[in-house]
Amino acid sequence: MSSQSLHFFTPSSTACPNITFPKPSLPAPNRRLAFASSPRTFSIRAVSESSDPNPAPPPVVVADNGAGSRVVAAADSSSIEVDKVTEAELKENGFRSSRRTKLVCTIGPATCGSEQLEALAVGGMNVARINMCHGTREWHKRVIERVRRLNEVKGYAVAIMMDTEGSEIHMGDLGGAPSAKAEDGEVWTFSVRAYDANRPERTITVNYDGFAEDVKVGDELLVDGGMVRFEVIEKIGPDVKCMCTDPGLLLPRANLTFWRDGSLVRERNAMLPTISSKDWLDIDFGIAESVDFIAVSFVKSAEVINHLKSYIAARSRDNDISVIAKIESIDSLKNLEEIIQASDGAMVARGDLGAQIPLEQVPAAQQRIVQVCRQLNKPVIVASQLLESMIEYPTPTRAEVADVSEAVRQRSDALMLSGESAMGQFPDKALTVLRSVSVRIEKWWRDGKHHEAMELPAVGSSFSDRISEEICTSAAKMANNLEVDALFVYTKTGHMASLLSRCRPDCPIFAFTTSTSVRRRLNLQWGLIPFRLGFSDDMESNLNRTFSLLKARGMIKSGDLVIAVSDMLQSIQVMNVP
Ligand SMILES: Nc1ncnc2c1ncn2[C@@H]1O[C@H](COP(=O)(O)OP(=O)(O)OP(=O)(O)O)[C@@H](O)[C@H]1O
Ligand SMILES: CC(=O)C(=O)O
Ligand SMILES: [K+]
Ligand SMILES: [Mg+2]
Repeated sequence: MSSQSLHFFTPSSTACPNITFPKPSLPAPNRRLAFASSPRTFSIRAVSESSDPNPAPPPVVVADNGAGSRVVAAADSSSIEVDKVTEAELKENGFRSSRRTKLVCTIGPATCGSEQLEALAVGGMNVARINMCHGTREWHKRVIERVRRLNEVKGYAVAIMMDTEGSEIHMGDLGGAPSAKAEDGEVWTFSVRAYDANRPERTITVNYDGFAEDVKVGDELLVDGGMVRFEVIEKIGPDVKCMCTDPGLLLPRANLTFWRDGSLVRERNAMLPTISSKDWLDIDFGIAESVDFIAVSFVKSAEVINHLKSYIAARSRDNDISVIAKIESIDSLKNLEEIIQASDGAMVARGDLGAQIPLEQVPAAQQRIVQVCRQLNKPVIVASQLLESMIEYPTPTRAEVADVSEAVRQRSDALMLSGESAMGQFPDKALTVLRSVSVRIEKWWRDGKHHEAMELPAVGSSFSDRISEEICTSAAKMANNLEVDALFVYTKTGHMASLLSRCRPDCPIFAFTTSTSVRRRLNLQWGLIPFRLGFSDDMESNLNRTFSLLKARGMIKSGDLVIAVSDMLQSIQVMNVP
């Protein structure tokens, strides 16, 4: 690919025989611009690649845009099946109003049933997250099976994310109790002993064997970053007596940090492995179940990510599990760039992050993480307490809506529900809030022409990758300037789709890929509507077939203006749907 040059050409065949001008609402200057170079299509392509001598079989289209939308279509367009939600959404709202920000839901007791999972899928869940801190592998296996069955039978493309427990210090369960109240002045015992049934009153188990050794009398013990506070008053063998200084509710497996002279004590903590022996077994489980993403808790360095990625490469059949680094510790902030560079994406895990750095620093950390991910072209999820009050109440607080808006305004790829969907009383309502706030803020952004001046540095190392990047940057800019209806990208690995997504263009991106797992993983990325489609290197026939398949379902119509790019031919084409 080293001798590629860019040039313009006009396709010889009639890719778009019935060109109509773009929507009448477009201003005249744009109309002229769109067709100044060619009466029909305007193409830019790199020339060194040959066409596929063996054209692919007729395409099969399967789509999911996340709002419960789906298409299952075969080459024979009369047999195309389209979900009513997609059909209705595209017909009623048009491309512009489709949601760009992706939604991740943590699955727990409130949402693990098939009907509840389907309600989330219809409500826009793009990724289901299972948290290995809680529940048994059998429990998680059943959830995965249910999601997969929904995908298969009903045509959704919900991806699965497995989140490791990690080995930070946390409390054990509360002997089956859902919570326990700690009152001011009460003395509680934190112990590394294992209890069976006869646990004394006001006794909490701790998962870290070195706990009693590491803490000192006078240390402050924070539960979940300060939801409850204790002071260490006495150490007796494996038991640590602590007095409650700030009362509150203790929840099972809550995170514990201890502070000395105003600083977090983490020397010993830092010795704990990021991936514990239990985590490795969970990872084996995730690989066996072919989850789409593994999110690694308490990442400290790029090394552990590289280690996990080579482990997955050696074990996983198709090597197609993406590794997401959870940024939730001081070390992960220190090594942020290298960690994100090594990962396939990142999560701003504000729950634990807020227990490790002062709360007032969390918003700036979030902004930095989102920005670094965007620059390095990695998807980023903003997580934890987005709608915390909705665990109990059917409407969010104004402050929560402002927080969700800010994450959307920062143009993060995805938002995540934790307790709201895992064990809250209103999981569907919480998802609806995320969906409607996302759509509203995205519209405000487009209407206000807020195209940001963010510098997007080159990320590709090879010349061919650099060409793909330039093509995507140009195509996204053209799409905004020409106010096209949609970008189409034909991509085998998903890379070119992610490059387009990184530009955050005004129109939705229809991403066509041949692989089901690539399609599911594209679900996490901003603005992508992933389709599975068998296609060839012959872009004109790909386009014609795609047009007729999508038109048959009313997902596009004659006259829609489309820009298409492809990673096989490294081309840009601008055309009206015939
Ligand atoms: N599989 C599950 N079984 C039971 N309860 C669950 C499950 N998953 C989540 N929960 C409940 O939902 C709450 C929020 O979930 P979340 O995934 O945010 O966990 P977390 O304990 O805060 O840990 P993390 O820092 O890993 O996110 C949990 O504290 C737990 O009470
Ligand atoms: C999601 C997560 O792990 C956290 O916020 O801590
Ligand atoms: K976790
Ligand atoms: Mg966490």
